[in-house]
Amino acid sequence: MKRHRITLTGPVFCAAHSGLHGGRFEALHGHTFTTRLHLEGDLDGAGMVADFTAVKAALAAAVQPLRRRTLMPGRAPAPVRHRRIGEEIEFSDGYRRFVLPAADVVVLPLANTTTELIARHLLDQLHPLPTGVAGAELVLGESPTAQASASIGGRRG
Ligand SMILES: Nc1nc2c(c(=O)[nH]1)N=C([C@H](O)[C@H](O)COP(=O)(O)OP(=O)(O)OP(=O)(O)O)CN2
Repeated sequence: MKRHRITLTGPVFCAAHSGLHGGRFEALHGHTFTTRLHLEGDLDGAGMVADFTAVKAALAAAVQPLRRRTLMPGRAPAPVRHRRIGEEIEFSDGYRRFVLPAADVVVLPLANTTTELIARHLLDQLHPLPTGVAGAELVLGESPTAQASASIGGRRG
């Protein structure tokens, strides 16, 4: 089988978050995230694994809601909780409490806002993958020295 791989460099975006470490929120801080997507599969009739233009557009659309927002976990285990209070949203781990403008926050369907889980969330937004794509890996960088990836199918399964 002749398999090919394409790599797209996606948007760079700024977002804040507070990851949970040992069940407690770390200090609120920001990152300039970078995105890269690898797709592998067989070639279509036009000689492409997938159309660069279409894939870049899908990745940009997945990133767009996260831009310049504070990313918080919506599925963190207790005692972490969050609740909407009018125009604000409160997050608490039982020790530390954040009250933020609700419009500035994206509550992700994740247990934590690690780079790994945010990468998984972004990859999930790309489904369904283009026909013929057998594997995908989304690499999310949170700094020049730290990146994580989420993948599906292909050699990295
Ligand atoms: N596997 C992961 N480990 C850590 C994550 C993560 O998302 N996945 N996140 C953090 C912290 O949230 C923090 O954002 C990064 O920590 P770290 O790279 O150690 O700290 P700095 O950004 O200050 O980087 P320096 O290179 O030390 O300056 C921790 N771990």
